[in-house]
Amino acid sequence: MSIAFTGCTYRYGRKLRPVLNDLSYRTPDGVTILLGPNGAGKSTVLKLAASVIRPQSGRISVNGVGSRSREYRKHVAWMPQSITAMAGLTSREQVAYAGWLKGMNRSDAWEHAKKSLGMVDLAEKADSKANTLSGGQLRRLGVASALVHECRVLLLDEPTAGMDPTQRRTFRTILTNIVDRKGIQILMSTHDVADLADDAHHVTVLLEGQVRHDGTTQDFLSHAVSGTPEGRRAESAYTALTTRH
Ligand SMILES: Nc1ncnc2c1ncn2[C@@H]1O[C@H](COP(=O)(O)OP(=O)(O)OP(=O)(O)O)[C@@H](O)[C@H]1O
Repeated sequence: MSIAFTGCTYRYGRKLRPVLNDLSYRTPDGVTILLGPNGAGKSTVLKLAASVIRPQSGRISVNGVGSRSREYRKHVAWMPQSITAMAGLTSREQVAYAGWLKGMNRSDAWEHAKKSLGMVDLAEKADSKANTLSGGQLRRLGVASALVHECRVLLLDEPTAGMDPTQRRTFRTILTNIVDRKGIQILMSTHDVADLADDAHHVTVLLEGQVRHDGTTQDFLSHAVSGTPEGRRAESAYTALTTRH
């Protein structure tokens, strides 16, 4: 099940230039890394996909269900850029609360919160106060909160910001496991090409509100300048795709 953007235009104010202009895009299967320079429109794409904001023209749908319908939100889950630990709540309570806000009854939310925390490797922190978690753990709590209901597409806005290389690796494994176990799609924005790994099925590069590249990791890496050492190919490909000629 994919999110499809068809001819979408979005501007933040009537007098402002559109951030996205006539964008057509379909979220691919598996994990997709959404790359692009500051201001390219990554968060805007994710917020539109989450139906937090609506396009001024064009249509967004999941399996034919338009983003204006209530049903649409059942299929998508969104983790915003910043996650706040709620004062006084344990990790499990915070995730359960997210479930309750999404319309689950208390006991389902409580049970699903436990499963979601397990999925992001935070089971042992279930009874710890959310405000005692580290930055990386708090982001995983954000993913667990997004996953608490049965979504088909998970949208993550810079989930790896501030993580060290080991935490990034662990996080990638967690995402791959989620895709394998739940069969859902994940679209995650990042600034860091280090988040690109062989297990990322897909790479989308946004530039000035347009899709500049959309393909597998291997397709993306083929844009690297020839002769670039293995460890720098992602950076080289990214520069080649985002530098104006
Ligand atoms: N609430 C807002 N009001 C006005 N302009 C906005 C607003 N939010 C974003 N913008 C503008 O829209 C453009 C795209 O922003 P967006 O946050 O989608 O980009 P991004 O690719 O996620 O950037 P970053 O990598 O810095 O997070 C930028 O020019 C930004 O200044």
